[in-house]
Amino acid sequence: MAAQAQQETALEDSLRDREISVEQEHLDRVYRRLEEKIHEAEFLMNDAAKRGQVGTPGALAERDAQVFRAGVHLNRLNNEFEDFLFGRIDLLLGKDGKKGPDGAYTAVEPAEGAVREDNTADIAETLHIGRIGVLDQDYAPLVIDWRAPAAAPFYRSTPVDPGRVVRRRVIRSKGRRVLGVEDDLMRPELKAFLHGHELPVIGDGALMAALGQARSHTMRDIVASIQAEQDLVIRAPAASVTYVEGGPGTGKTAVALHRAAYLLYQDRRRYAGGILIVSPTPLLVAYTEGVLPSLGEEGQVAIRAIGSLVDGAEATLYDSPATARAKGSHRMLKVLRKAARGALELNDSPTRLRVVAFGRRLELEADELERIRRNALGGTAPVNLLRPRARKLLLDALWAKSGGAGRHTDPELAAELRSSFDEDVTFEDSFLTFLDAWWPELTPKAVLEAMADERRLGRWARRILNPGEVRKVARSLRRVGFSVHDIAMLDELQAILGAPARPKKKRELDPLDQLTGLEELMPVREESQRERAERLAAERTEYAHVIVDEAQDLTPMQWRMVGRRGRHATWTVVGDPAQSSWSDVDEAAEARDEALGTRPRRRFQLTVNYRNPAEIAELAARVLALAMPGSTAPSAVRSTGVEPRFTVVRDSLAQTVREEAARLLDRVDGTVGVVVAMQRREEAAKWLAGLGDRVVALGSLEAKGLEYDATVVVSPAEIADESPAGLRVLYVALTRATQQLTVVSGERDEPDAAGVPDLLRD
Ligand SMILES: Nc1ncnc2c1ncn2[C@@H]1O[C@H](COP(=O)(O)OP(=O)(O)OP(=O)(O)O)[C@@H](O)[C@H]1O
Repeated sequence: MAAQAQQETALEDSLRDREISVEQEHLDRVYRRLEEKIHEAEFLMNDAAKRGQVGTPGALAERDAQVFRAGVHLNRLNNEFEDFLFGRIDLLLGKDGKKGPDGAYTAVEPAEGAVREDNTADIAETLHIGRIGVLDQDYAPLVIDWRAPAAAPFYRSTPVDPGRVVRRRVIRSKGRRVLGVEDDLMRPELKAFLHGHELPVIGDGALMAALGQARSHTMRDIVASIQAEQDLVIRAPAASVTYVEGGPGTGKTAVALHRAAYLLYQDRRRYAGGILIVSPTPLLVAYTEGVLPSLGEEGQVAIRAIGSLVDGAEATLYDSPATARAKGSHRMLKVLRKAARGALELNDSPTRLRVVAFGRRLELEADELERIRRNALGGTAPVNLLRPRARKLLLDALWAKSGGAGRHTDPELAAELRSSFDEDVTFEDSFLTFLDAWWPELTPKAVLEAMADERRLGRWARRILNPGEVRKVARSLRRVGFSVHDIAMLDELQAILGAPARPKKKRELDPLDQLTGLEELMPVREESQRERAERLAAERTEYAHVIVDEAQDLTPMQWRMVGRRGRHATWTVVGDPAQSSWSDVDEAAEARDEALGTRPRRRFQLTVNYRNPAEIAELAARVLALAMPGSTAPSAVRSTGVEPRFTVVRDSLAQTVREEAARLLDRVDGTVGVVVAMQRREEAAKWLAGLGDRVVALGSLEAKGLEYDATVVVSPAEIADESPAGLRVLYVALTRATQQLTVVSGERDEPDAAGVPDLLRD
């Protein structure tokens, strides 16, 4: 018996070796072709450089264009040389004989008679799939780009709906060497022949091989094993809003990243305006940053944490749940509008204006100034852009006092007199000094600082925030640095204040204008300045496509901030309401709908959990039932046979957690994450000192989107009690492990005899 098994294994090994060498031959051909292409690109560059010596403007322009194209080509080839061939499909004859632009047959369904009555068939076409497309000299496809239509069956085909695909193969290679192959049969009932030999099948499929691999601190692309339901999202047409929901580990982040690469491939010109990916934390940005370069795309895609969306400000602080709730809620918008206007009166705003014009002393008193300010502030226009208007109103009031208005009946003379009056006044230092103090140019940071004064904030937030909220918000704003919620407030303030009105560059050079500042008084110019300010703001922040990851966590104020970056964009929004750390799920959904406007939505649901083994997913589902009764957990695609471990605090919490982390480090090859309540995250880092860089400590909110080979979740009750959304945050914490999970319970967790905490019991 043993001898027979040995013989079978040997046979399988030699079959595998033979298939590896088949793929090696193909990879060698591809490399030879790539080298030729590199030579071509280099020749083009040299040739183009020579043309430059001709020196006519036309030849120079042509040279530049050629050098640019050849440079881009070379760059892509060099960058994508590593491990770029990863897949192959063997296909039946198609319904018609049409070929697409990539040289592959386009039919999705097999031709009639492609499968013979005795369930045998011949392979009519073999396609290799890779990170870029490569054609041979005769324009036949050597490698199909994974994003091309011809590659879709590689991802879409399933045994239930195989289309033309008989066998799907994932090829593992490193540089120029093929290391392994894994096959999935899409038509297992079929006996298929390739060049007269029966099609061999190697391994148990690539997905399981990929999922079992140890995790590092950076995410890998999934280009070789994208599943059919994921591929539908990745290739969904970029109209309006593509809305994707799915539980933990269903590949939402991975899908979002691959979709960015797909969209660029589909329509590079359209997305030249940039793709913005908004991520919840800098940790998740760092974790996912490598995926797009590995897919050959980076330049046009910006991955930014929600706390880094405003230039010149970076979130480094955390707010308590109650403070976060006040700062993030829609009510804060009203407070900010009041603060932006109220901040004009800070710093002992002057209460009287005195100038001398046409040889007379003119004065405006406090009540008159107050009336002018109110008048100037009417409406919702940006405060900084209203300064020219306020100045004009001041001059009107002074003019009225001067009695100059009735002096001429001839309109031309009257206008001339008025203009020389304005010149006279604005020439005076006292007027300019007054204006700077009475209508200062406000910055978002200055307004936020002004809100740190509790009494003042209380005034601006009257009947909007309650006194407790006012106290907490004001106190939090007195710290040095910003929280994620402050960043959204800064961005809102930027919109409320507007970019300050600046004289045009050319005009700044005009000495006369420098002296009088006259141009700001002219209504026509005032208008163009506003337009310019708006245009500049738009240039800074707008994108052609916006992808929001972990969208369930955006507060209403954050939705407004992100919305401003995609006013004309198409959107991909991915999230999971069951993982929301925002306390009011309905309020956030409303804000999301407002940001996305009336654009039509296309909804997708991802249903399979690729991260957690069934043993861990089952435990997490118990918390899901408490956090969101009635919702369904995604089904785990694999099981490891290793049950979660429950333990209680022994000597001390620190010692217990340290021992458990060390235990897991011994059991897995990759990373270990220790997830604690936010208030413990600093001490937790100390508990792990000296255990090496495979283990990290994280606050529960920092764990968003990340994953580790193994995790230690410390005191579920502490995590759950920390905020109104605590149970959902705990659900996130419990779903981070790809292999093993240990739960450490303290007293508060009320563990049973087996150490299982109250919250996780059946
Ligand atoms: N088709 C696939 N092939 C291989 N691995 C996959 C596939 N889909 C997802 N994965 C892996 O599953 C894990 C979870 O993916 P991802 O982080 O994108 O899920 P998510 O839905 O964003 O999870 P969460 O909501 O918890 O943040 C990752 O390790 C990812 O590489």
